[in-house]
Amino acid sequence: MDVVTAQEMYEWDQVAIESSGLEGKLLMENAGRAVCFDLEKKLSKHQKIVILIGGGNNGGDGFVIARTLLNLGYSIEAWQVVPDSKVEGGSHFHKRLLENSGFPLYHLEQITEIRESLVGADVIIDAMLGIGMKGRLRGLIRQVVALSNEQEAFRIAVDLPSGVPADEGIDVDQAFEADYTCIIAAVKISALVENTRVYYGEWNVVEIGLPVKKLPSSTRKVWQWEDAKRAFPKRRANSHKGSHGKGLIVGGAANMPGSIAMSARATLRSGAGLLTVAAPGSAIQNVAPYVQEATFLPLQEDSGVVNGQIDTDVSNYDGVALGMGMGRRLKSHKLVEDLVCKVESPLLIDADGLYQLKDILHLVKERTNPTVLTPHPGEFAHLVDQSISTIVNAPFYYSRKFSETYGVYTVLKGPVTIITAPDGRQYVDLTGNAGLAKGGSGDVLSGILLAMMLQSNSIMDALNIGCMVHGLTAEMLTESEHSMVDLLATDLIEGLSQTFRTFSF
Ligand SMILES: NC(=O)C1=CN([C@@H]2O[C@H](COP(=O)(O)OP(=O)(O)OC[C@H]3O[C@@H](n4cnc5c(N)ncnc54)[C@H](O)[C@@H]3O)[C@@H](O)[C@H]2O)[C@@H](O)CC1
Ligand SMILES: Nc1ncnc2c1ncn2[C@@H]1O[C@H](COP(=O)(O)OP(=O)(O)O)[C@@H](O)[C@H]1O
Ligand SMILES: [K+]
Repeated sequence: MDVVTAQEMYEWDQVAIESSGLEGKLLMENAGRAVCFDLEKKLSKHQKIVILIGGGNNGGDGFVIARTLLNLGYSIEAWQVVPDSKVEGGSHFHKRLLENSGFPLYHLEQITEIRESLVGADVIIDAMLGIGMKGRLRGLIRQVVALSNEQEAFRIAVDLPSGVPADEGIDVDQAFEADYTCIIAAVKISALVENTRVYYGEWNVVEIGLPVKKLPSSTRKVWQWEDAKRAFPKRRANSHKGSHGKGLIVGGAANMPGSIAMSARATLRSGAGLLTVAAPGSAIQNVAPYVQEATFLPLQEDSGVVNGQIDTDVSNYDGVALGMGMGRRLKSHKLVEDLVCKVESPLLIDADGLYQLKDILHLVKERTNPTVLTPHPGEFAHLVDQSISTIVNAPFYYSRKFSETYGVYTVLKGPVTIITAPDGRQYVDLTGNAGLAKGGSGDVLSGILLAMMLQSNSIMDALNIGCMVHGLTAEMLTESEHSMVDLLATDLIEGLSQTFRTFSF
């Protein structure tokens, strides 16, 4: 499932029109009909449906939707909310088709004219503005949106809710608050960004006949179950523990043994062959009972906090995860720097390790082996010197810029998790739920990701699978024995078994 900006979507439309000869008005017919067949799952013929139609191509889709649903026998009131002079090209063609089919079309000139219809509607369909929306909502459309939002009706948006831009990083002051959005051809970035995704409600993408083989390949995609199934590392019958990777987890502090214990247990539950945990000795005694399968490496410490370098040969490990529960004391900085320079296998840095990284990003850039950073928006904001709100409003832009600048894989965590490769390719993980919004979920994720990196030849596949396994486990647990309220990070670790079983290998 591709994720596009408005400009990329226009380029796709252009390719369809110019290189494959698919006329714009035919594409509009396809789009409108695809939306209708998707909406049939949501609509019933007893409902009073009002459709609001704008002047651009989104409005063009609206004329097609009105005509198709009327032909199918739905009770539709179609309102054109812009003057005739604004309806041009393909939209004008489809407006004529609607009128020539003998169906009424109402023209809105003053907001009072539509009040009664909106108040009495069971369903309001918004086909006013699409990817061509610029700036704040203006004029009559602004009033129609405000009035629609006040109603009890089920609200449906076509392509995107009017008032919401397709791209990220733009503030929205008012927009149609959809319960459901039927997205045309490809997910628009704003459906995945914190300040705008709320306007979409639930959503689905419909296919409209674009020539997929001719389209420029998208650098952003939603990672899906089929992708995980395809890329999931196979466990061969004749494998041995060395075949599944030897991992090292470094972190922990005397007053925070839980983090690293959870990461380690999650790594073991996710298929790693061998695992060593390096932590201050005073933490190890509390970690060891939870991970009997691991071996331990006591680190030099000072009052329960790591102090100094790591004495072991880190080249013995196939992957290293660093930072969980380590604390932010200056004395652990040396260890982070040491590992950034010495680890020749893939290195994942999370939590307090990220905090220590800010002034040594130049060393991270010099690494020739993969580096994976797994910040939440707060940690990422600290790393890139921006406010948290700037990051969450433009997460695709900032994580891509950061990954490209420092040559790292970035897993920017949240309700929508964005995974970016050093070359700028991005995958989006939509799994998980608010049951994960608790301390410890991130530690479990780091453990899963390390295990996946140990077992996969592709870091990007490993990260995408790991995020999905983490999120699906939360979903599965909150649909069965747990709720989003009580779910604990430790439940997640034990629930991994069920998720892995669904991959059925
Ligand atoms: N190739 C095509 O023609 C296709 C286009 N499609 C539809 O076309 C849409 C894009 O069409 P357009 O590029 O015409 O864009 P819109 O349909 O978003 O319309 C843009 C027009 O709306 C008005 N407008 C912009 N910002 C406004 C604001 N803040 N307040 C009030 N009015 C404003 C302006 O007059 C502008 O020209 C897509 O979202 C999709 O729904 C689909 O039918 C698929 C194929
Ligand atoms: N509301 C939510 N919906 C889906 N996933 C969430 C939500 N809140 C948190 N998560 C996930 O939970 C994890 C939290 O990680 P993090 O913030 O590092 O937690 P901690 O460090 O306290 O363990 C991330 O994987 C994030 O994607
Ligand atoms: K719309």
